[in-house]
Amino acid sequence: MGAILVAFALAVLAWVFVVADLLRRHRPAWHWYVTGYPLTAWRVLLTWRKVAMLNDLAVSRRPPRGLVGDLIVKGDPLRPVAPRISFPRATPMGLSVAVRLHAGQTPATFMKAAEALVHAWKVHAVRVTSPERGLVLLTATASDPLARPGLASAPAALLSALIGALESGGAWVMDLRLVPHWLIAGATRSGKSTLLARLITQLAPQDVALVGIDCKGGMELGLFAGRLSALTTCRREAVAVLAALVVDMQDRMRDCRAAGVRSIWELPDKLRPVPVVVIVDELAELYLSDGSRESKAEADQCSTLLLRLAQLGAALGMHLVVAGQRVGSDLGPGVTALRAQLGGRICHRVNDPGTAEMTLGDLNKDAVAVAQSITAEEQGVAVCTGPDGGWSRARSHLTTTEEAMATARKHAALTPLLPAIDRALAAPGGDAK
Ligand SMILES: Nc1ncnc2c1ncn2[C@@H]1O[C@H](COP(=O)(O)OP(=O)(O)OP(=O)(O)O)[C@@H](O)[C@H]1O
Repeated sequence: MGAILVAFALAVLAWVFVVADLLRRHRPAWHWYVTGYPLTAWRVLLTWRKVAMLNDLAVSRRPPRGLVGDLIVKGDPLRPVAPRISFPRATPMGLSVAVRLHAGQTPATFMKAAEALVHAWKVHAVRVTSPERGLVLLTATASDPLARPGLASAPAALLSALIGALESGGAWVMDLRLVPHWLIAGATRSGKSTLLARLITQLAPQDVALVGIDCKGGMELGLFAGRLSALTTCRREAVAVLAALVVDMQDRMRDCRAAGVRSIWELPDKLRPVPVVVIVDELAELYLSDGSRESKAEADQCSTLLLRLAQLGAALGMHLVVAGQRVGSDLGPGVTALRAQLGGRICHRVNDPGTAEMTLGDLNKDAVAVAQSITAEEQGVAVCTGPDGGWSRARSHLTTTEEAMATARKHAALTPLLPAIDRALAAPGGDAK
């Protein structure tokens, strides 16, 4: 009888292990709910007081007795009291805990303690937010959701591109109608070109003109030339194309004025000009000068034209997506002015803290710290801003060059003609594409 019971217990145990393994591989969220969450929730509750005390999250209350004025006469120890926490709530791959702050406490203390919480709770990351005054929300993720992200889905819309997945598991979407201009920063091999390839792949089937400015000899954007309405490979050409786009923008402005509307989107369908997305690969190439007067004048022209497009283009269907390894004020005051107009920001791993600061610092200091912690192994991972002013870690969908080239070729027939650019490039000195 005893042997049968042991055999039965072993069989049940083996069955539990097999089911747990299947869940872990095929339904990681269910696996988390069944095994990881109860254990981590227990750990949170068990360690909270100690972690709070060690990380200055607890405040000392005066003992009720034994005080004369502010003097403790009996030597009773001051009692550190940890802030009250809610019962940990399970999320698909983590948990969240609400903390009621003591008077005088701020979320900053909790942000400093986030690393200690990661170790105490044995989780991948802990983010600290403050959804309302006096309350802090600690959101723990069990494992890095961006290590092997799935591609979430998002409704297709004009000028909207599904780029990849957010840390929350949601879709990472660049919607140029909501956020018209974007700045993308990242060191070499961090994933900028892959992201641009993904953007082009997503915009290629849409009724949108794509203009490429790739002053590194067109090596990156040249791969998609079939679907580009213009491609410039040096700064002289870039000036010609940008100037033509500014002229086109002024024509659009005039049409809107004549029709009594404030944006091309209010024009009747048959009068609405095609939206233009200008993609710049390596911003520094447009701003750097070799010191000669001619080069300086060219850089100044580029700077002025880009700024003008960014300032006025949104309502007129002119969009900028600007990528660069380095975005610093050392490139000149024009870059800082342009940055202020590029509302959407994406920061991959960067080499210098200045670039992360320049890309995200004016929006959110915590986002800068998270961007600086992206490692060389996390290619394609970035901190991106959302249309609501928030930010998130995210990973672009790995789009191979072959895939992007094939999509660009497939939709080459959709490439709109831009007469203003063609005229500018037909003039002496202009020979793009
Ligand atoms: N989203 C991603 N997921 C997985 N791997 C990626 C992702 N993005 C990029 N990579 C990998 O990183 C490599 C470098 O990416 P990419 O060429 O886009 O970097 P880059 O920042 O444009 O570099 P450079 O400035 O040198 O052109 C790619 O070949 C690819 O293998």
